[in-house]
Amino acid sequence: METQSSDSPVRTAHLPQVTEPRNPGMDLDLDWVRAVQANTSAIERRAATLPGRRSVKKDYQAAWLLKAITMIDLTTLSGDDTVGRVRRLCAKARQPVSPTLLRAMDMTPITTGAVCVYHDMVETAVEALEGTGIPVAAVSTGFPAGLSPFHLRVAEIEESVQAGAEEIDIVISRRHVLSGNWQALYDEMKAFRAACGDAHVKAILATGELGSLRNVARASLVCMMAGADFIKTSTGKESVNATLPVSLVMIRAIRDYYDRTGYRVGYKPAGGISKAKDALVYLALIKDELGDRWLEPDLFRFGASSLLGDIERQLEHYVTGAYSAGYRHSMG
Ligand SMILES: O=C[C@H](O)COP(=O)(O)O
Repeated sequence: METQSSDSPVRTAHLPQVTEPRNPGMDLDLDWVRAVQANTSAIERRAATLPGRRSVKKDYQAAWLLKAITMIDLTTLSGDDTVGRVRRLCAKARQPVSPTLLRAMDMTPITTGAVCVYHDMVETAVEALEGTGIPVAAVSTGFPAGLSPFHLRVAEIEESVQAGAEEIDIVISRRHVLSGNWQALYDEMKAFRAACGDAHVKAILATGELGSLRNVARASLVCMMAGADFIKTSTGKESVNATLPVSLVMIRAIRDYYDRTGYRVGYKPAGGISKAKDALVYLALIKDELGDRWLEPDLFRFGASSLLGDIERQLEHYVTGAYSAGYRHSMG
C-alpha cells in the first residue's frame, strides 16, 4: 500500500523544534514491572509485517528522509577516532545535505539531531559545533560494557557534562536485568540521571544482551520510572543491535508509561541502521504506534554512523535520477 500523508510535503520536512517537559520519573512500582509480559511470537509476527505495511514514494519519501536526517545522532564511536575525524563529522552534521540538493528540493538548511562521541571527543565536538545549536551527546558510564567501578561511571557523566555534552547516553548494567534485580537497576539509573543535571539522559539497554523481550519491556519501564529522558536499544557493539521486535516492545512500554504518567519519553534505535529504507520503516512504526508528536528530534533519534550516507544517495537519486557512489558520502 502506498501511503502519502498530506502533512508531509518536502518543504515542511524540518519543522520547528518543540520541547517536552522532562520525565521526572516516579517511585519504583514493582507490581507494574512484574505484571509486564511480552508475547514473543505475536511480537515477531507483527514485526515481520512492518517493512511491507507502508511505502512512501517520490516527494513524500524525500520529505520523510529529510525529516529522518534531523533525527540522526550522527555517531562515531571507534577506538581510532581522531580530532580530525570528529571535526569532519561535525561539519557533516552542520550541513548533512549539499546546498545544491536542498535548492533543488526548495528546502532551507537542516542539521542532524546531534553528534554522538566518546567522552574524550566531547570538547572537540562542542568546539566544532559552536553556534549551531546542535547538541553533543556523550556515551559515558564505561561504554559499551558499563562494567567500570560505579563511582567512575558517575564521574564520567559529570566530566562529560562539564565538557559541554548536553545529552548523555548511559549504559545500564545488564546483570541487574538478567538477575531480575529491578531495585538495583532503578537505583543505578536514578544516580545516572542525577549526575546528568540538566543534560538529557538516554538509557542504553543493550537489548541484544537482555535475554528476552519480557526483560526488554521490564528494563524499559524501570529506566523510565527512574527518570530516563530516552530509552535506546543498543550500543552498536552488541552482536544483535536495533531490531523491529525490540522496537515494538520498547515503543509500547513508552506508550504505557505515557498513558499512566502523562510524560513522553523518547526512543532511540541504534546500531546497524544504515539504509534509508530501514529508516522509513522505523518512522512509519513510530507514527503508527506513538503518533506524530514522537516524530520530532526531542522524542526520536536514530543512533547511526552510516545511515546519513545512504539517505544522501537516495535524495541525490530523487533530484538527479542517478545514484552516486557510496564513497562520495563518507562521514568522517
Ligand atoms: O549509538 C550509535 C551506534 O553506535 C551506531 O551504530 P552503527 O555504527 O551500527 O550505525
